[in-house]
Amino acid sequence: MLTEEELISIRRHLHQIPELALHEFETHKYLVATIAKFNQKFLTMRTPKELPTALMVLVHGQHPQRTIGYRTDIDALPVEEQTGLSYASTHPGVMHACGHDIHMTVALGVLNYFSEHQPQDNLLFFFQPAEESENGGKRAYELGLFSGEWCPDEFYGLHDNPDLPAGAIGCRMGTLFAGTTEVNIDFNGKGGHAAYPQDANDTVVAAASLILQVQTVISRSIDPIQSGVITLGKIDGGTIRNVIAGHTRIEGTIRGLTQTMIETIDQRLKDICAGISRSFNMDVNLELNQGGYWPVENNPELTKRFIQYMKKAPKVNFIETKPAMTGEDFGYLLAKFPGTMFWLGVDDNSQLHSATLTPNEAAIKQGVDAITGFLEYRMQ
Ligand SMILES: CC(=O)N[C@@H](CCC[C@H](N)C(=O)O)C(=O)O
Repeated sequence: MLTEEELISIRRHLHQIPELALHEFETHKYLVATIAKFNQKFLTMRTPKELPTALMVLVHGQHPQRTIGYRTDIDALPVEEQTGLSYASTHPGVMHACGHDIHMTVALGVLNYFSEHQPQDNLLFFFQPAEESENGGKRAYELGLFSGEWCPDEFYGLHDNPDLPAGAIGCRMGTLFAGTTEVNIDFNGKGGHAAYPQDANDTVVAAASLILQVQTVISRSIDPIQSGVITLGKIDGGTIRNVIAGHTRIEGTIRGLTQTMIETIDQRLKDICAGISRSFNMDVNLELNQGGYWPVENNPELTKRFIQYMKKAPKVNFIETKPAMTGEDFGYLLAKFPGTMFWLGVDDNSQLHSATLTPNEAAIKQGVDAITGFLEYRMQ
């Protein structure tokens, strides 16, 4: 079984080689090389050619009655790391700022354990590309990767959580994470000289007006008892101070805990874009893409069993959590296969997606032990 020291060394290596969605080739190579060092007797490893950075590993059980899936995401974010760590990212502008390096390491630790202790049931480990964008989970499903013996009867997965103590397991019945819609808005006006606004059609001003109007959607159109979020995280327009910008683009994300909420916010955004287009007399092109980021709905029966185990396990610090506005394309997979998503505490002052995220590595071994224990209990 991998020691805590070995797990930390794996995590630090993964942390140094973060890659963006669908480009996780070095990560994939390292995962394959690491798993190749495990006992191979019960393992079948597969890289699907249709999704070449994905990796699936089947652990053949002794008397399988079911296949239990365990999923980890493997991609990183376009964030310039500012942790100052000796093992910081070596890929400029890319960082494991969402903790997927921790997720992968925990999955490797659990897989390593079962490669040495043959499980009763089959276990399917899915190292999934493209969680932050590009819908890796949905792609995998639609490509038919979960067919035949690669089809899980139930699926589990975790996300790290800086707000929980290191190693704590957090979960809840029902909705764990929000559904999200990716938003792209392109404003196409007429560029011109800064000194002659009357001859141009300024997309920066139109975008600014839209940004302010959007702030009223949640405050004025949504029942205050319900939850919704719109964040416009990126804006790009113009080239220089004295040229009026003929094109501006905004990228953002909508979140809601129910599909109805997401659709309500989507509709308000469509209305606002139509209004801005009319009032500024320019083309405003809105793209909404939900992809696979469906609300993460935990299966009642499996989640009840998961929570009961975690509450009773003597070494597990279990914390019942509230729904979160983070999104996850595991929501799509949980709509196709029953299962449970849960949090692993990593105790950090920095939030997910922050350039200074520094998860407490003590969480890794505790996570491996808690999940290994749960899977053994599940297979009894
Ligand atoms: C856990 C986490 O942070 N997930 C991401 C998922 C991104 C969803 C989608 N690409 C979007 O931006 O809406 C998150 O931002 O919550």
